[in-house]
Amino acid sequence: MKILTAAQTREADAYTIQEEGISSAELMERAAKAFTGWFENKFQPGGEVHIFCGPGNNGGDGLAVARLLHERNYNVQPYLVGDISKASDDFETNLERLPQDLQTIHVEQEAAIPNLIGKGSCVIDALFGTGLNRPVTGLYAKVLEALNSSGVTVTSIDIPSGLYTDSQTPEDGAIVRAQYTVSFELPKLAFLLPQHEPFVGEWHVVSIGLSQQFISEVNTNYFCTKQEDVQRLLKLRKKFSHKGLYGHALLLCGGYGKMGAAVLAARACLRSGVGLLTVQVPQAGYPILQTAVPEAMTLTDRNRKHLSELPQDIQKYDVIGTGPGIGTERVTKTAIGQLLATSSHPTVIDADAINLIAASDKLKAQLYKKKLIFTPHPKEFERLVGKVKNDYDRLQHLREFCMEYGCYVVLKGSHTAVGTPEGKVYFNTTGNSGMATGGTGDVLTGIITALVGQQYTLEEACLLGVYVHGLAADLAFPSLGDIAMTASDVIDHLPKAFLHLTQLMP
Ligand SMILES: NC(=O)C1=CN([C@@H]2O[C@H](COP(=O)(O)OP(=O)(O)OC[C@H]3O[C@@H](n4cnc5c(N)ncnc54)[C@H](O)[C@@H]3O)[C@@H](O)[C@H]2O)[C@@H](O)CC1
Ligand SMILES: Nc1ncnc2c1ncn2[C@@H]1O[C@H](COP(=O)(O)OP(=O)(O)O)[C@@H](O)[C@H]1O
Ligand SMILES: [K+]
Repeated sequence: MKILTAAQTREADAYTIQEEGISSAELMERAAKAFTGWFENKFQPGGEVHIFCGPGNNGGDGLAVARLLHERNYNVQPYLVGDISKASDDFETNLERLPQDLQTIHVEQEAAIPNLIGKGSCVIDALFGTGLNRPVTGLYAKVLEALNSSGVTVTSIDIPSGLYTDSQTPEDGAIVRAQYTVSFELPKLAFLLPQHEPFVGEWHVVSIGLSQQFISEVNTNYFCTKQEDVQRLLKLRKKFSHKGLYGHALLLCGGYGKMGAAVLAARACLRSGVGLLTVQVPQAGYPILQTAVPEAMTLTDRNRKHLSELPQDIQKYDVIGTGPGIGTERVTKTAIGQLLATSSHPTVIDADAINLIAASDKLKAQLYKKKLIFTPHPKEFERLVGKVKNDYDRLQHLREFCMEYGCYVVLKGSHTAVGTPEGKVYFNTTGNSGMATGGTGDVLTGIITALVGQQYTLEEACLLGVYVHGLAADLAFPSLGDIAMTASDVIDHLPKAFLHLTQLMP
């Protein structure tokens, strides 16, 4: 699924209006109906619904929603905020369409801002949408601040007012803190960035029938991975297939005190369909691996505690995964250096392997034109690329790093972002806060390694791997919740996640 900029969204609106031969007011009506449908499912009629409308089409949506909710017996109070003498045409149209018994209140100065504290009412925020073109200050900012400090539940139409759709909001701009955001047709880039969690709250997308042709043709660097996207990628097994067809993976993982990381990566790799798995661990890990993961073959390093060498017959493997639990000893750095210098295998590089590379220009110089997938969390990513200023800056660094080295980067987080050598970014849409616990990243390394072994392209392996990893956690959530969830629980739910995807295939 594509993510459009504010400008592209305007073009999509205009294209749809022209293509379908409808008026912009009709498109607004669709948007208002879609929003109202969501709202009715969420909130029962009863309490007061205060709707704050700005002078543009977002405000027009608010007025149309006021009429529709009023018709459905909600106790609605619309406010017209600021100077509406230059309001948009569709705002005017919807103002005229309000029924006689629905009186608006005009908020033209600070004193007229209603006090909603302790009223238990709920608010619909329709002040500004994608047409915001400067930071929100003055009276509008006062309204947003009043809403933020009132404790009422705020639902934003399309985007929280004050928040820029696809670039950093200036610091002097006020932004509403919505509990819910109901957006039209496609999610906005801003929703996917952790820094905006306090403003966007729980976001939903409702369809308003924007032109699919426009959307399919428009150019963008940003995408959201949805179930249908990964289902297209999934390869089903053949009846006469055998383990030789599903790849032989090598995991170079684990170290003294961190052998669990190797166990987690290995188990996840096996649960993701790899044909054969060999794990090389330091000597101290041998009994642990052999006991905990009997399906995996185990090689031992000459070093007792740390990864220090590569297996002699490294050519026979189809894919290598390394990093989890390996530590940053000198001997390990040498081994990672050898790996980069000598191997042409597709390789998944996580955790301390990333840290070792980040700290060495010599290792970094070896990264060009290899088949590499990096899986950093934001701290590890900063070690690679330097300190970032904000989430947009992080995305820019992500794209530049991938383009410079021709590699994939799986930047982990609530909406994990997969960067590609072409400078595209795919945001994941599965996963939950139960995954915020040690070892879940090791699980992801195992999953992606297994998928590369099964001949998925690096891009497919990243997208499918990240999706299925989060899906497993989502399937674990109903019985386990997020507080008690562990990395092993995510592995235990991988079978259900793969089944879920294959059973729902067309
Ligand atoms: N164009 C269409 O056909 C549709 C638009 N829709 C709605 O329209 C919204 C976009 O509408 P608009 O493009 O009219 O834009 P907005 O309603 O977001 O706001 C634009 C208006 O606000 C003013 N403005 C912008 N930033 C300001 C600031 N910081 N302080 C004070 N005033 C400011 C502008 O001068 C303009 O008058 C979408 O978010 C969506 O809610 C939907 O109804 C779907 C269809
Ligand atoms: N709040 C969250 N919502 C969704 N996914 C999350 C959340 N927190 C963490 N994750 C996922 O969990 C994994 C954590 O990886 P990482 O930080 O490397 O952990 P570790 O190194 O302990 O294995 C990543 O895949 C990340 O996307
Ligand atoms: K809004």
